[in-house]
Amino acid sequence: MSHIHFYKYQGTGNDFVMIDNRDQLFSKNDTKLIELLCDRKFGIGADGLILLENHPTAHFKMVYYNADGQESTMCGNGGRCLVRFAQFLEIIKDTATFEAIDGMHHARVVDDISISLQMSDVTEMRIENTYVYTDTGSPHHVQLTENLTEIDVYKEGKYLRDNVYGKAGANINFVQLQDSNTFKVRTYERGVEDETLSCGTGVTAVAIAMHKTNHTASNEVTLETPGGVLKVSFEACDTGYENIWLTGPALQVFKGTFTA
Ligand SMILES: N[C@@H](CCC[C@H](N)C(=O)O)C(=O)O
Repeated sequence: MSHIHFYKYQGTGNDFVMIDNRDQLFSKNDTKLIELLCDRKFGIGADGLILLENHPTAHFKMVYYNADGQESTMCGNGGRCLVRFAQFLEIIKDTATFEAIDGMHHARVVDDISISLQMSDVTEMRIENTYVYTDTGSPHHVQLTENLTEIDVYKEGKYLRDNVYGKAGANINFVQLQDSNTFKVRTYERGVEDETLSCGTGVTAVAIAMHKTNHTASNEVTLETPGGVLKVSFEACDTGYENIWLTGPALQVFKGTFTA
């Protein structure tokens, strides 16, 4: 029997089990264990699990798993929560540099509530008739709707995820324009296979897609998700978008020991 010390964090309702794995004791390839820890009935409950590990040059390394137990691509809200965890562990003070699966990230502790995270530059964008596809560290489908509250995000998100993106899948974001620089967003997340309350790489994709398709002229966009408000700022460049920052709340919720 093993005892796993864990911390629980949330960023606009996107929630994560955090484990300090600087001692490399966590069973990283145990998909079933990670899935169990994220299970909301039999485990702690979370949209994903994140390991904080040592890095030779940066403050730390981020290893991200979806709730299905599989290691996945970048998680923006998770990255912001991990910076808060690193601050709690006294690895960082006001600024951080860490490596994630999509490369190096810089981050700033704004205050006791908010963390700002620099996202990867966006170079890939496909504009179709009814949607935009882009990669903000994770793959995202962005589709405008006029009726966000009525939409069945689970049913329509799952359909698009399975039928447009095949086995690899993508995250599916439904978006409604609020004003010239504010959008409401609901996301079906790959690997959770359900709607989550917020998705950081998702709102980043929405902000950039809305700018690229002239639905906003602003370089700082407000995104209203079911779990809270996030801001994304960015600069357009020859290759796409750069200097992209995702800002919003990231908080510790509780800690404990899991017996497996
Ligand atoms: N919640 C995340 C995205 C996590 C990764 C995603 N589920 C995937 O597998 O692509 C975020 O805040 O960015």
